[in-house]
Amino acid sequence: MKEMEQVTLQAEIGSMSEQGENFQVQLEGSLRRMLADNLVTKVVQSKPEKQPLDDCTETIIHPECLKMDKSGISADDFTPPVSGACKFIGSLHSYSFFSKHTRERSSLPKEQLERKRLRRTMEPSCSSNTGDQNTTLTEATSTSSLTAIPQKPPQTISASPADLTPKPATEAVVGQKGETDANPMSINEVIMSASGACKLIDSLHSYCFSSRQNKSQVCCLREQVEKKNGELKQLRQKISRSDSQVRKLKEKLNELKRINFPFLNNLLSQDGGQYLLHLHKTPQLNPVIEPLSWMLGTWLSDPPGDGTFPTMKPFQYLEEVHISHVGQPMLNFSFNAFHPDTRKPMHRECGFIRIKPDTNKVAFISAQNTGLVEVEEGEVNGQELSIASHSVARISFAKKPHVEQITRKFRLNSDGKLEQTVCMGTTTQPMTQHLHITYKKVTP
Ligand code: HEM
Repeated sequence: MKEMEQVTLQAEIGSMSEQGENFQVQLEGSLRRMLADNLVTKVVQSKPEKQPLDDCTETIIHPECLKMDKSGISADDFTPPVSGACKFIGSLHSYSFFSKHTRERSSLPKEQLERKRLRRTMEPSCSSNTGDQNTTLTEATSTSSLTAIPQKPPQTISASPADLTPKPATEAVVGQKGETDANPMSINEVIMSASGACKLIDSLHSYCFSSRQNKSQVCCLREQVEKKNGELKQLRQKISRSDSQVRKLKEKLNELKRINFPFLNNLLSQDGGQYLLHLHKTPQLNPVIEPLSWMLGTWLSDPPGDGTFPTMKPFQYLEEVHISHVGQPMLNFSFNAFHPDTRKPMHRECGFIRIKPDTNKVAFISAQNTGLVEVEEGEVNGQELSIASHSVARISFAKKPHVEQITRKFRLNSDGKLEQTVCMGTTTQPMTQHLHITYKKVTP
């Protein structure tokens, strides 16, 4: 009977070894791929939240899950992407034993199955369903001649790291050689085969490990971003504090200007302190220049002026005009032209307009940035001033052709706009219109 039993067992062992090998080959292929896919998808997911370690150990506590990696990640660092993978891996353990058990049960006689059941209780299980395994194992060891020492699977999270360090399967299974029975190698083969599958399954947790490393990098980057955000926030606060300080200083400066330097504002203004002496009292218009009072004010071209001359392409320009007085019997003026697109300053001139007292005779004295100085004289009639060049002079290196004659006409139109028309004759061209422009008044 014993011999028959041994023969049957050997046949069984052979079949189990074969199945174990096949199982390993299958795992190498499809399961690794599935697991890798699973992990990649999960690792890519952002915002990991902490999950209890139980997720990882629901089926079995895997030593790899509890070891510290190089970057200091502990078992506590398991997160949903990893724990899902661990679950999956754990479920493979139950498959490796349970399904094999089911398949064999249907093909073996009852008596053999009974013996197998007894033997299986002492097999090194790597599934979590090992609640009373130790008890069963003790019983089996005392009643059976098969005495291989199974690897003791870690049971709880509180297990010490030493307990949880994975042992090589062979070492764990073959363990104490002296306790094997008449056919120790065969039984070891079975155990090694099954343990090999378990080991292979456990080795899949290396994916968990690498995903943990990825997670560690993500955490590290997130920490850096949070740190930078904190710095940015501090900088913003500093800037806003500086802004408010600048505002306060400006207010103080204005206050000081008002109290101690009543003329400072005007000195710093665009007019360059033109009205400096008249801050305290508004100058009275000198009655002599009353006939020209319609010219007073600041004027802006509206629309842009038109420039023409036979020698040049027609052009447009903007112009700002200031005509003022300081109580003297004359007007002060400045004409400042700008390019309509670039706003670059172009032609500029400034000077005075005088009236011969008790007459309508007007003298127009102008200095231009082109190096031209001219005096035009004429008459004011109502709200129209017509003048013509009386004398023209220029700098020695003035651009040619030189202007020889100039005429101007100013008029206040019925719509309140000021209009100016300039004609000139040069050394090459007879008297021709050069400029025409209308201005609207922007200040009194
Ligand atoms: C009464 C005042 C002005 C006089 C006497 C004057 C005189 C001249 C003269 C002699 C020329 C050369 C013409 C030629 O090459 O044949 C010239 C050209 C020109 N002027 Fe005037 N001009 C006056 C006002 C202005 C104003 C207000 C502008 C406005 C931007 C202007 C824009 C130009 C331009 C763009 C040219 C052609 C390019 C150049 O030669 O610089 N001029 N002007």
